[in-house]
Amino acid sequence: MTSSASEPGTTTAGTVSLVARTVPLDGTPGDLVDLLPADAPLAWVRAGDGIVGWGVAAEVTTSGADRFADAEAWWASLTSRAVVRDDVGLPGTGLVAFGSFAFADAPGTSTLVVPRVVVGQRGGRRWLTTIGHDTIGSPALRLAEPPAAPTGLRFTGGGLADDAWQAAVADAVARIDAGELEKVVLARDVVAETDEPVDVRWPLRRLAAAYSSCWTFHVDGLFGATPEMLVRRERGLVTSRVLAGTIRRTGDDVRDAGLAGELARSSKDLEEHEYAVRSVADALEPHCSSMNVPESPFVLHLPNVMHLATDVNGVVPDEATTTSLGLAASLHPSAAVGGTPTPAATALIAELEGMTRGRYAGPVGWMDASGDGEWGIALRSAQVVAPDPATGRGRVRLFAGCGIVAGSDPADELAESQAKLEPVRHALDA
Ligand SMILES: C=C(O[C@@H]1C=C(C(=O)O)C=C[C@H]1O)C(=O)O
Repeated sequence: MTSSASEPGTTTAGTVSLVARTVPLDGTPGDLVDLLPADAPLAWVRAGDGIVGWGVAAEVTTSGADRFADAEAWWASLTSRAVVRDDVGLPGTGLVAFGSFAFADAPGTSTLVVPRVVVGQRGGRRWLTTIGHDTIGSPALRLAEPPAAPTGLRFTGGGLADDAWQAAVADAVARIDAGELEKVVLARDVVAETDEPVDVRWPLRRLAAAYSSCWTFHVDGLFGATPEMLVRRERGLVTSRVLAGTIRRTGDDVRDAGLAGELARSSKDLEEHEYAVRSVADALEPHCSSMNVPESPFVLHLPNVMHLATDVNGVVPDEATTTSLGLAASLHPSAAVGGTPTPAATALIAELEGMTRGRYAGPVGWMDASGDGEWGIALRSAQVVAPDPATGRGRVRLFAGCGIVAGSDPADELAESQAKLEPVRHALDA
């Protein structure tokens, strides 16, 4: 375990360090993402609602197997010492932290960031939260200068070339056939290069517009538009949207309706989906006093693909000790991004993928001081990395993965991964 924290302006451990004030906000123009300045923007938005933030009032970096517990302990300590005046009182008002967690225990780091400014929107109501030390002023809110489009966009290979990745899929199928495990999710990466480092607000705006039914996010260079909600906790109610089982869309509505029917009847996809639902239901159960797990999935239509989807709901009796981040820690990695059984699947991922996932497929989202929050799975996502030292060109790693079960076909899985890379690929286009 390692963790390092900073609370700018704090000199003595244990003193009151943060002051937060939330007020209703009327009449700010534009979408939430249009308010974001270029410097360290944070975002979690869906269909116009959500929260965006900027500036750093406090942050923590954690790593290892205790990355969630250490971040939670830091947040509990910070919120217990803060002075908060909240005139709105909705989930996401008052103190909030945005967070992004590594997929694996190692390598990789995780972070929680408390912004200086948060603007939120829910059901037609907007609010502004300012967070600082001692006294805080209200920032002038205006639409930010629009981001510049990336130029010179070029895609290069990531860890494994296409045929090597297909060989890894074939290997995984052989290991499943041999009885070592039942399901494993294998991912691949692709590197986008641009003339200058990418202004992440460009793909964010495009993703929020094109994938409005997904959660568009950015935390610390990790951005994307995920359709999968690992866990939401809102005043004792817990929801998880489980996805597994995928078919590409053709763009022709009649054909897509036929394909949706095929997906809903496909025994391979139903089996793959069942593993994912079971893993979520089993992980939530110890925390819930009651649960609802639907018997069969529905088909979720996205612009690029369709998924088998199940919404699992539950009631958490003890809100004080079961935070949304604690629930995310219990659920991660679900079989939608790891496999079944989890230890065998995560070991096989490390053996076969030929790359490190970093924060791809880890929990990403936000939490407030009450423990309410939303943690999505960082899918349809990319990580901004350091520019190429030789050329200075900007670099972004894009990720996509596919659930492999008995009978999975490597070429089909490659095509599925390409469809899953599409949202971020297009979002980077000028
Ligand atoms: C792993 C990804 O997606 C996951 C895998 C799916 C599948 O294999 O059918 C479907 C949705 C997600 O749970 C990804 O998008 O990278």
